Amino acid sequence: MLKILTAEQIRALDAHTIMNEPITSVDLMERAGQAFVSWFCRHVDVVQTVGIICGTGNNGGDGLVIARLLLTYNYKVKVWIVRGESKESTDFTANLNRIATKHLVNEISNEQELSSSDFTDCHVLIDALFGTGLSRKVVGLQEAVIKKMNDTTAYKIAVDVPSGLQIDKPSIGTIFKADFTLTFQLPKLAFLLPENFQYVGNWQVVRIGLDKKFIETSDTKHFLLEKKDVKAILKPRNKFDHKGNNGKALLIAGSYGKMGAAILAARAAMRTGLGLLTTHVPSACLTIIQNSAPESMASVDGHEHYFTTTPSCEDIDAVGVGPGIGLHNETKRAFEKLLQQSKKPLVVDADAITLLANHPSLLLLLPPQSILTPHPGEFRRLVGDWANDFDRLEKQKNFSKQIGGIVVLKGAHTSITSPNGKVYFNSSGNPGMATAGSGDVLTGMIMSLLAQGYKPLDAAIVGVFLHGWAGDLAVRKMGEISLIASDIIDFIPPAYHDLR
Ligand SMILES: NC(=O)C1=CN([C@@H]2O[C@H](COP(=O)(O)OP(=O)(O)OC[C@H]3O[C@@H](n4cnc5c(N)ncnc54)[C@H](OP(=O)(O)O)[C@@H]3O)[C@@H](O)[C@H]2O)[C@H](O)CC1
Ligand SMILES: [K+]
Repeated sequence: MLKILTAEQIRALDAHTIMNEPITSVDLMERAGQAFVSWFCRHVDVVQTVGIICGTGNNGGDGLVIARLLLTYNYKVKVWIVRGESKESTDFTANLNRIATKHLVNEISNEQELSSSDFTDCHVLIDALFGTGLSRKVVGLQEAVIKKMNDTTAYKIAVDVPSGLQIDKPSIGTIFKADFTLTFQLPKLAFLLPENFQYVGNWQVVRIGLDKKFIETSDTKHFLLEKKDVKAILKPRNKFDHKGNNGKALLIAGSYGKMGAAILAARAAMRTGLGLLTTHVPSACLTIIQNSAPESMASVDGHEHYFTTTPSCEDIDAVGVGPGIGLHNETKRAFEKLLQQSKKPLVVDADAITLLANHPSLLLLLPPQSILTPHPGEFRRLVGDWANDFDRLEKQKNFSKQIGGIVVLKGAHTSITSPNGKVYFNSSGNPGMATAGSGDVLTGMIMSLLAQGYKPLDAAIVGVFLHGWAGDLAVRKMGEISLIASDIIDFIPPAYHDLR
């Protein structure tokens, strides 16, 4: 998994690499520029006119390296250098001197020069104004430049960080709105928070050979999951396995008129490799579940329409509860009884999360290491509102610690918090998965993995990544608009195959 470091740690990593490789800082800048340009050449046609807006720090220095290299690849390049109070960094100056054709370099030192600068003939605009050195709100001339860049119709690319965005805390003021951000060596925390998508756009990490050892020994609580991490956790099947070896789960889901959630969760659980499943449903829904999820046995509730009687958890390896169960008083009481009698971690989703939010005393009954899978609306019901996504992340970490369990906060880059304060961000998935039932599928998958013997945190990590990966395979066939939750289930097998 990729570590997510703070701006300060990244600066220390830079310095350590320069000392220990060793490599001069200007050569490291050259390497960063080369990494950017090799990506750029694969994605942007040479007929495009490229505008590069440079600050006078090392982010600006990167911009000058990029300009010089693009010229060698016959791009039409225009450079603007924006001068503020800060003096030029050494490596910026070195690269300014290396730009042979000075004519392409324009200076913007005041509003007048800014208003006479025309960015509109640039098909692509590269933001090299500020990077990880941003230390305060952008104001004055630099703010006006960012606004002008945002006003163009150019395809906007940020070097390392969109200018004006703080990478490890909430940002204030004007921020460059990139369509794409190419960031060096490691992902940045701000990129993983939904509120910053409008500034970061899609993003990709390009490696620039920073010191691996230093990264390994750097302490962080934030990680970005990669495919290889999930592959390492997956358990192989034993040829002598029988269904008893692959876990027994109890799913409590569905109510009259909302049985789809139960069916999706049940089918997803089986597709994820569960040995035996019992789905507990209201009596009037028995036929529905037996017809739609024939691999599942059924347990029938005493009520015909919703969950009121708690089935035994004896001899059950994992319980999943919540999708479509409703919020009736008798359901709340049955859920409370389930919490009281469960000794093992539960997977709690949807209406069961809302019941926890409506009756906080139930939180004390949650078995340790239980896994909650709220979407942001359900999470807000649990912990109240938040000022920004950094605040939301802190609330998520604190809530995990409070309940001694795992919180899977769903969305783009789903975040998984563990009671020890660590956060794992997902890297699979796509916007097509924001569709009814997608969460029910995830609940079934995580419950299935828990029953198969994965530790709760591993069950959450594998479930979230596999769910997203199946969705990524599905979206190639079905498209983002037409993708439905059942497609995610259908693509679990090829997703598993890719993870072998
Ligand atoms: N390891 C790597 O990732 C490498 C990254 N590189 C590039 O270096 C930048 C970081 O460069 P740095 O010089 O530290 O800072 P910036 O270029 O981001 O900012 C330039 C200076 O601007 C000043 N500043 C900060 N905030 C503001 C503001 N709001 N308004 C005006 N000016 C501001 C600040 O100087 P002060 O003296 O004024 O504080 C900044 O120093 C990184 O993003 C990469 O692009 C290396 O090229 C290679 C390795
Ligand atoms: K930038």
